[in-house]
Amino acid sequence: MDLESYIRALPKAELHLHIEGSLEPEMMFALAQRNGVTLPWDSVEATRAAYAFSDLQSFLDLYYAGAAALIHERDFHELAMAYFARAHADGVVHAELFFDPQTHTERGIAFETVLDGLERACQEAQTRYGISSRLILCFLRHLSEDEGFATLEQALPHLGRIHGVGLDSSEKGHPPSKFTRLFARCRDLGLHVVAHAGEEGPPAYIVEALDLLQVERIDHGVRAAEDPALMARLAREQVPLTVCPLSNIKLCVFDRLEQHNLRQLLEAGLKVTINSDDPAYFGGYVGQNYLETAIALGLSRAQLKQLARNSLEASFVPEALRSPWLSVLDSLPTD
Ligand code: HPA
Ligand SMILES: [Zn+2]
Repeated sequence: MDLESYIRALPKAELHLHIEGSLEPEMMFALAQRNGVTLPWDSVEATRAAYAFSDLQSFLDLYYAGAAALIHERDFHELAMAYFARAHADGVVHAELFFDPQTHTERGIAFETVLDGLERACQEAQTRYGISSRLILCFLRHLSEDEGFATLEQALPHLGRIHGVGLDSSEKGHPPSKFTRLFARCRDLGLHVVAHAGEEGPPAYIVEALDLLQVERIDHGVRAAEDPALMARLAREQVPLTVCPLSNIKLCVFDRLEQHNLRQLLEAGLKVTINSDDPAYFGGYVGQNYLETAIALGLSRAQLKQLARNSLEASFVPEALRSPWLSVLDSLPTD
């Protein structure tokens, strides 16, 4: 079996995917036209050409601008269905989707419009593709904790449809400690909790996310490698890291994929997973992330299998749901 087919055959979970980051320029333009929204670019080509980022903020500015094309329930549904089609083609059996309600409610879109469209797509993905999924509400960390509390208030009637919360947007200058009370409240409500940390921010932000927010997974976390004590802790506690290799290259966290530390983290015994983050902006969905990383870092098939296993084990699905996928994974060869 060639490498691409092998990667596709691995049953895998995607745990770090911003659904707004799967908005391809073609759909962005179609929606903008349908909704009478003016975008800052003239064409699909000009949009793609603008995707040359120097850091996280330079990406976020475009990502929030593109999200303005999303207005109606059906827009969110179409967006997520397009993602699920791609994920299915890549062998994804389970996906935990981040969504950013504040990006939309700030523009006057109702919280329910966003949630209804995404949830309808999640249900359809189950029947059409057999993909199970969960929705994780992300708080924008450049906004205040009080604004986060206001968003949580809007989410309260819908907690049966929201599985967890996360923390995204501009990392530097917005440490996890800013959201200690909000995350404590979310944990009290029985929500799962994750946070972006150690993408651009220092290892201390990872420690804060663990100790203050008590997160169950760290999104990105690649800067943990700068702190040996933290590395030892992450290995000992088997805290999953949702690493996004192509994102890290596009946002200049590493200069080249060959220099990415994913293999180092994996070989140090950390529970590393591979994910796509914002695939429409970063040049590849999850399968492409596995493939390019495998080639650049010379990952073995046993390591690829381990990465897929980690993704299933790090997901928020119950053991019983997970075990059939793990059996399929176990049956695949490693040579
Ligand atoms: O990679 C990311 N980092 C932080 N916030 C984000 N929001 C979408 N993508 C990202
Ligand atoms: Zn992310």
